Amino acid sequence: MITLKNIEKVYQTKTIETVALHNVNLHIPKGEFVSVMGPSGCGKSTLLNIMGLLDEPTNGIVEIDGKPISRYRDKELAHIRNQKIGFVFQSYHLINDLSVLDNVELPLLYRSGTSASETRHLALTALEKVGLSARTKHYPTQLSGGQRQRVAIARALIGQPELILADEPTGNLDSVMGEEIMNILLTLNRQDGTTIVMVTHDENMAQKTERLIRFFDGQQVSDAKTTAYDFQQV
Ligand SMILES: Nc1ncnc2c1ncn2[C@@H]1O[C@H](COP(=O)(O)OP(=O)(O)OP(=O)(O)O)[C@@H](O)[C@H]1O
Repeated sequence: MITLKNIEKVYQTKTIETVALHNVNLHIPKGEFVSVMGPSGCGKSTLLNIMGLLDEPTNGIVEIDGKPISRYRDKELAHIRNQKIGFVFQSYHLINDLSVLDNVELPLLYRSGTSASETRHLALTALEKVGLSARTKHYPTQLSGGQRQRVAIARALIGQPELILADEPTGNLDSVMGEEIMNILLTLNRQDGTTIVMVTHDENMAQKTERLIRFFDGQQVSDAKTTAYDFQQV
């Protein structure tokens, strides 16, 4: 699905140069659920931004489905970003003035060729998947943190992405709500085959995924299959 080869990311400001990622080599096959852990500032968000084609590496090659992104035309890259990748963030990034349904429909407004009725149908299906069919007319401020995160996941799902990039999706939630979100992600991975890369500070959540990559100072320090994944019931 996505491969990173010798990725280097250097942030250069007037006074300081920060090496955020150094010599990162990774292959994420289709259908895998991977978690990424490491201390604050070790480059996790930078890694997700590069995988999500939101940022470019200073050096190295990003391949999508075996083809370096430099060989895709800009239009194709925008297409991949919009249609193959869904993003979920720790702080939800919902628009408070829009209803739950309107928030979920938002990504499709930028996609031509989807009719209003189809968009509505896809949004309702996505909300059903995250168990929020009864909250379509609510506004984000009327929801709990876990419900807001479920809206954010539905918004990521409406584009039917092959890859979900989640940056600390349970970071703002208590353990019960965190478990709920984790179960939704596990179901998406196992039932729909969605590839998921999740940054987390929570060792318990990470152990529920299939593979755990640990970073330190911009470099991978370990990359291993977890043991629990195969035995869990979702
Ligand atoms: N736009 C930027 N300009 C300069 N330096 C940056 C920029 N973004 C990130 N950095 C630096 O790059 C390094 C990696 O940052 P990154 O946000 O990827 O870390 P992280 O592991 O996600 O941290 P956290 O867990 O605290 O979110 C840090 O030292 C950070 O200060």
